[in-house]
Amino acid sequence: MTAAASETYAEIAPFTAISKNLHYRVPGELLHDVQPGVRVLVPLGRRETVGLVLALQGTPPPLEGSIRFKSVKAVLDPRPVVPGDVLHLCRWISRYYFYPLGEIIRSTLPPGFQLQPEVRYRLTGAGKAVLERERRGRKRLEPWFDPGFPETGEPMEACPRDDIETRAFKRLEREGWVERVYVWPSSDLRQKTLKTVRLVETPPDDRLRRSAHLRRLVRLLEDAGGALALRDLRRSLKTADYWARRLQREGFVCMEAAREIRESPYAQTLPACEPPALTTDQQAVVGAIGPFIENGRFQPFLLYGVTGSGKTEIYLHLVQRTLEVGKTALVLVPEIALSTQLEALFRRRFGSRLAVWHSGLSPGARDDQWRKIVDGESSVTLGVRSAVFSPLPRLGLIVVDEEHDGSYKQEDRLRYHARDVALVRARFLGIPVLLGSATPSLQSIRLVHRGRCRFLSLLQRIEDRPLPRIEIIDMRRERGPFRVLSRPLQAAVEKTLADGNQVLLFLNRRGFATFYLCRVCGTVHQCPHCSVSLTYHQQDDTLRCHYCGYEADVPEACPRCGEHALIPFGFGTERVAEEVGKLFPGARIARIDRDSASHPKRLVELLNDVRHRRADVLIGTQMVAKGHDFENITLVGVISADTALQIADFRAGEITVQLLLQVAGRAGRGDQPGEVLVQTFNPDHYTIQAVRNMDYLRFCEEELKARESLQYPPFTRFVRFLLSGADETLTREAMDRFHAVCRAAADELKEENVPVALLGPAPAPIYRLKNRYRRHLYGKAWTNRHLQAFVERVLAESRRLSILRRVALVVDRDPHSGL
Ligand SMILES: Nc1ncnc2c1ncn2[C@@H]1O[C@H](COP(=O)(O)OP(=O)(O)OP(=O)(O)O)[C@@H](O)[C@H]1O
Ligand SMILES: [Zn+2]
Repeated sequence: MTAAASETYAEIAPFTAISKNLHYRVPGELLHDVQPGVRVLVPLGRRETVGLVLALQGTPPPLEGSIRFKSVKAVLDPRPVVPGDVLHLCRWISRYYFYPLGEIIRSTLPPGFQLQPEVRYRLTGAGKAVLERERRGRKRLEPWFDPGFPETGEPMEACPRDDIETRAFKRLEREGWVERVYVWPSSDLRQKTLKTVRLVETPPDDRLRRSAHLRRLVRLLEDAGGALALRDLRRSLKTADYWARRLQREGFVCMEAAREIRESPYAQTLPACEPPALTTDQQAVVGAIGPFIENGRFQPFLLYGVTGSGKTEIYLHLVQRTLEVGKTALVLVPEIALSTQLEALFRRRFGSRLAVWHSGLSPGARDDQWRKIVDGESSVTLGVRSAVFSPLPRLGLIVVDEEHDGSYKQEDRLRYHARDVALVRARFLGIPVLLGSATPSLQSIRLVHRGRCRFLSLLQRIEDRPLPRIEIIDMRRERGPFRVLSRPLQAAVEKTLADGNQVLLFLNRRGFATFYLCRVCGTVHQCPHCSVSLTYHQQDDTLRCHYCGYEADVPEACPRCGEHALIPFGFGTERVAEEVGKLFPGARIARIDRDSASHPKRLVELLNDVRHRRADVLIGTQMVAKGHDFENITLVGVISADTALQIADFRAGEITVQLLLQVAGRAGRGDQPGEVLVQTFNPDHYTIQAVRNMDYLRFCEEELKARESLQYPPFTRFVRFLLSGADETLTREAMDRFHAVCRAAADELKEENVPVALLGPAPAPIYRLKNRYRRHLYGKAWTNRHLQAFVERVLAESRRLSILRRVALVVDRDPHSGL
């Protein structure tokens, strides 16, 4: 028997900047413990690093030259923390989205699981004996070694304080005095920054006037009720640390250690109650899916249910059924606002079996949730995009709510689409997956047409409540100076408030004015780092870039011509709130957008204000457009239906209709019928017509025809290559070279009967972003397999282009945003 024949090798994804997988030998004594999905400690260069075991193999991996494999040092988990099916899924993602596997795996894990352990040394039994003997013999011990260990009693641990001590401990370890143990600090403790900033006293106005950032910080604290974690402040204000410390010195704020938030901090509790009996339509849907849960068969379902038709109740029933047969369930929602609403409903039904997963949880809470899921304590996960990686064992059902929603697509780093990943995970596991929406994506409808997905529908609202009446207001006919609220909308708001009902006003643009313009020279104030105009925020009197976060005070005079002629142009939610306040002085207004609800806690408070009727008029962006079930909203006003139409993307029509129908669906969900007024300057546009007719499926048929004739997705497949660099000329040159590589690859593939078309290259719509110049190029293929072949070839060939090392290349498959 040769030595190699009995060796085992582990393929490991290290949690470091290295994006390659590495191979290590598994020493005999660890053979039982090393298994796919556990974390291990491995040597890397002169250090040690944590990594996840991906696979085991009996033969050494083929490598150039003869390399001596290093050995796994220690196993960190008794059981896998990433289940096999998720590992498999990550491999698929790595291939499909052209992204390093190790990075994917690391990013799916909660923060605490990515930490490097602290090394401590513990006195061994033998060591104790030697220690005692030495003491009796009055031999001199290492001076630093002695105080760390008591002479008797419990085993004591010591931490090496510097390199010298580390070396000394290692020697003692070799001699059998001490053994090494690894300790994981809780990730909340590791987060040195988990401090709360509390406002003690509001700074005087003349102090505030001096800096926009300072004003913003104070405003954020006030909005959050006086205190906010520094980490959350940082999210909204880059200079938060500086200003918090400064105000601390001046005595206006104090810093406290944050209280830990472990469990579902944002859920409202609902009184317990019996689940309602399903309607016949609901029963039909549950009946169609149920057998696939029990028998464990892969099948995608598309549930088209008009707004207010009771889709949520179906999810609850299906999850219940999944648990009854001893399996677990995963429910995805597009964003945290929805997850907190659903959390209350799910918590009431499933109690402590529910795990939640979203950005409002502290790092430590994420660790806890993950561990509960892995250990089988939680059998339902409800969460946003990244919950698609939830390590549920025996997964039996995946639900993707609001499946059409763009938030499922991640737009940085790993650019995956959680709905598509959910479909693949279900296929690997052989389980049903339910995509639900009142406005399904064209992609899913096309899956139905191709027989890949079963179509189910709920065409009636619960209790036969009518769908809201929709009226289009032609803003071109409004007389007199421009008004944010047209006369008919103003009258409708007035009537609704008089009747004691609530109003939702929707505008997909935050801030006060869209830009600041000099009336004399026409200069629009642009972000110095991006090619976009700055948005004026009245609340803290600043100009802000919505792309990079740049903030500036409003200049008194135009920086170009020096005239005092600056005027705000266009309008956002802040301005709408101001107008409504002027028109209806008695109305209580809740504004919900990313500025007012910068923290999840604040968002939930605002939503509760609406739910409990502490607000009469809700003004919001798309954050409030979908999913919410407020029963007293009877009027929905769309301030401008034209904002979405300006998206430079072939999906603009689809996105507009979805958004408007979703907002419209917020009206009339209680006992009283709803009314929707849509203000637009393009009343004849086909999307506005589709909204008026409320016939979503017919719109889809027409839109699909148009897409087919243009050969756009879902009939073809796109990949977007985005190049960006700090040097404009260099970036252009890099794109030229990259383009040549793409052309050559496309030409070669054509010979092999694999047609690929190129679109571009062109400057990206936002040409400069955060000081980087951006150019993009699209590749189009007619099947996934062909697109795969094309991108693989391009990436392999472009590795030879040294110029690419000086710019950043992003590969975005099935791109959503072309910005
Ligand atoms: N079988 C039922 N009996 C009585 N009430 C029900 C039943 N099913 C659902 N409901 C109620 O109907 C309302 C609308 O349901 P739900 O919010 O699930 O609609 P939805 O289809 O998810 O709408 P949207 O797409 O707009 O989010 C809710 O208040 C819900 O409690
Ligand atoms: Zn900017």
